[in-house]
Amino acid sequence: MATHKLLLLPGDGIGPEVMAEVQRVIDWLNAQGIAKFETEQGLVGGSAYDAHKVSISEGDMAKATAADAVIFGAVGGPKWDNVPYEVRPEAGLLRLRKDLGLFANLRPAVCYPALAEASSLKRDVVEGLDIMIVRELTGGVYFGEPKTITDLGNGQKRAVDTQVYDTYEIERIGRVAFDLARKRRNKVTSMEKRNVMKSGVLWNEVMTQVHAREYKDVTLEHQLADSGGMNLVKAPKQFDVIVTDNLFGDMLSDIAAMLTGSLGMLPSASLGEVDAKTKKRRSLFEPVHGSAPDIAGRGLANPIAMISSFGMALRYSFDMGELADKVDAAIAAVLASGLRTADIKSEGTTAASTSQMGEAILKELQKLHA
Ligand SMILES: NC(=O)C1=CN([C@@H]2O[C@H](COP(=O)(O)OP(=O)(O)OC[C@H]3O[C@@H](n4cnc5c(N)ncnc54)[C@H](O)[C@@H]3O)[C@@H](O)[C@H]2O)C=CC1
Ligand SMILES: CC(C)CC(=O)C(=O)O
Ligand SMILES: [Mg+2]
Repeated sequence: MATHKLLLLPGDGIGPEVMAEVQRVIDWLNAQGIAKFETEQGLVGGSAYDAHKVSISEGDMAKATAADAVIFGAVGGPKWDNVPYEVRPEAGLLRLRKDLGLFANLRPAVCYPALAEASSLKRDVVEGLDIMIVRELTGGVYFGEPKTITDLGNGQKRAVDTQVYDTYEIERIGRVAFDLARKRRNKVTSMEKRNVMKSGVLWNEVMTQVHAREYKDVTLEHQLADSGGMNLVKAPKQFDVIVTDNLFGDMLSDIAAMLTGSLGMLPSASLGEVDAKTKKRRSLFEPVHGSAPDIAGRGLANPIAMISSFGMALRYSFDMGELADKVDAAIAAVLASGLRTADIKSEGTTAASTSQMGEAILKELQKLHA
């Protein structure tokens, strides 16, 4: 059996709490001989800053580069509000994405049947929802230069962020979206703001060309990202795959999280190019949520987004689709049994802790595997 090297980066806030529940699953898979994961731990974000005054050390970057996959918790928090911008916790995550070339961020938003009542939207709007947001992750305004704050000398400052996209970046994320759509319901909605942004004009043009050249069998539609956001809340089941840029993808996926009940439900996979020789690609798996400082350290965090992100690692990095299906089924079964963490519970019911939820999911997984 192949050994897979994982680098675990729990990070800050609830990151270590939810990572402990993935560790539980990994330990069981190893103990049963179902898989062979060799794990290393590293520091990222505020915890790396406290130890080394950087948001990720060169040593941990080297471990991330050498790993078959990185499993990432969350970074950030008020403790580091005043550290220099270059070494703020979030910079560690941005560096991992950029240096590992993780341009494709897959953020599935699935409304589990038992949670149709947990969404802030009406049951019939979200019941059966299964959409995939494909977010471009290494370009756009998060990385474009210049990125500055200049003192204008007249009591005013000027802040500049730059949105940059080249054709090849739009083509490759487009292909990821179209390929995924072919395995789903065969529809891609591309979202940009071509009405006000040059990058939106190019995004629209390139998506249209890639579609016409290579994916005529897939339905492509274009929506402006602002009214697209409205449609995501109004009638989300019209979407199959949504492909969009780094910033819009960040925002639209947090919105989509609430269709599923909570930000604590949404996993993600960040993937690089497939290497022509090895057929492997770099990858990082993380929940969509952040470090949730408002609930950190109290055992309140929902570990489902994190466990489900590990499920995506099984599917996208280790060719263990059947096992990933079982992880999803275990989560569905636990939710169907009525167990809820605080973020998804209904009034008058008692909330389970992070570890109670993690234990219950592992128990279901064990049953499904027996
Ligand atoms: N990938 C990452 O590491 C990310 C880091 N951040 C950072 O996290 C910090 C906090 O940011 P926020 O805007 O508050 O976003 P957040 O995602 O941390 O929290 C937003 C809200 O969702 C709740 N929430 C999030 N995850 C949850 C979970 N697993 N279970 C239950 N409730 C959950 C929180 O309690 C909070 O009320 C900031 O420093 C931010 O930069 C934000 C997003 C992503
Ligand atoms: C760098 C991250 C903190 C940005 C973010 O919110 C995300 O990727 O979801
Ligand atoms: Mg975000």
